Amino acid sequence: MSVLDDIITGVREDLEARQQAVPIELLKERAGRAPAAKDAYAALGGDKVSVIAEVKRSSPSKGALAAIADPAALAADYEAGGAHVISVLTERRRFGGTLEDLASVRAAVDIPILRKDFIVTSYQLWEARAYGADLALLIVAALEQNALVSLIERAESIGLAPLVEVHTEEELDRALAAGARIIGVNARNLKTLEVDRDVFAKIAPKIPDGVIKIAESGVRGPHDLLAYARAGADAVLVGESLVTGKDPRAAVNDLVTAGAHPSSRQERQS
Ligand SMILES: O=P(O)(O)OC[C@@H](O)[C@@H](O)c1c[nH]c2ccccc12
Repeated sequence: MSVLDDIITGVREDLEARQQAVPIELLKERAGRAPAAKDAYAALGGDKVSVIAEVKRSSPSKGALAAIADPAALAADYEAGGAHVISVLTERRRFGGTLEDLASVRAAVDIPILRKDFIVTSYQLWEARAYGADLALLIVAALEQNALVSLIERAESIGLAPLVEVHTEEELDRALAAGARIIGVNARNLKTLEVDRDVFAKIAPKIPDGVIKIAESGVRGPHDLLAYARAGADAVLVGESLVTGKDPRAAVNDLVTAGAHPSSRQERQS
């Protein structure tokens, strides 16, 4: 069993328990009362390289990264540092996240929020919206093509922008065929957990203009952001280096500043 299969098995078990406890009608009601979804396309598609800063307690590859007693305070720091979007990991077993983290971050920031989880059913999309997310991650490697297509459609129909994650060219083809308009290229292979920062540069040229390109994982600082920018990234998604550093607000600001620098824009391919 790959790491990804193993994670999804746990996700499905937790999901079943929540589905028993909370009927989908309740989520839909709560989604109806949630603040209107914020414009993720505007936040990510500007002429600067946008920064998505992640609230991440642990990971399957590294184990515990940071305690993060107050995810709302961390997210507020990210926003004060100039982050364009906040990513909140809500997967419990391997990443130490919860939907309550999402709700408390929602109450603390005004910028768009991504629900980062292993989404396999539309119930989780309703949860995302009910707890205040504006974007939802959909991982191509975790989904059959028909499920991917219907989750993209459902997300859009309830006001969530789907961020569709790929790691190979074949997955990119599936994402595009499914109608993805925001594509994240994860440098980490979720089946082996290995990171290869060159994957973005190989895949990005095959993503059509007009589709937002996000480089995910492995960003240690401005140097990596600039390399991804030169390879065509519209945004970077950063977790570990922010949560393990001393000053997350300053670290985000360094990235945002690098992403706003004219040289990062001039060298970009699209
Ligand atoms: O901590 P990093 O290397 O900066 O990576 C952040 C983010 O890209 C990573 O958490 C991630 C990307 N895709 C995922 C899918 C599920 C869980 C986590 C992820």
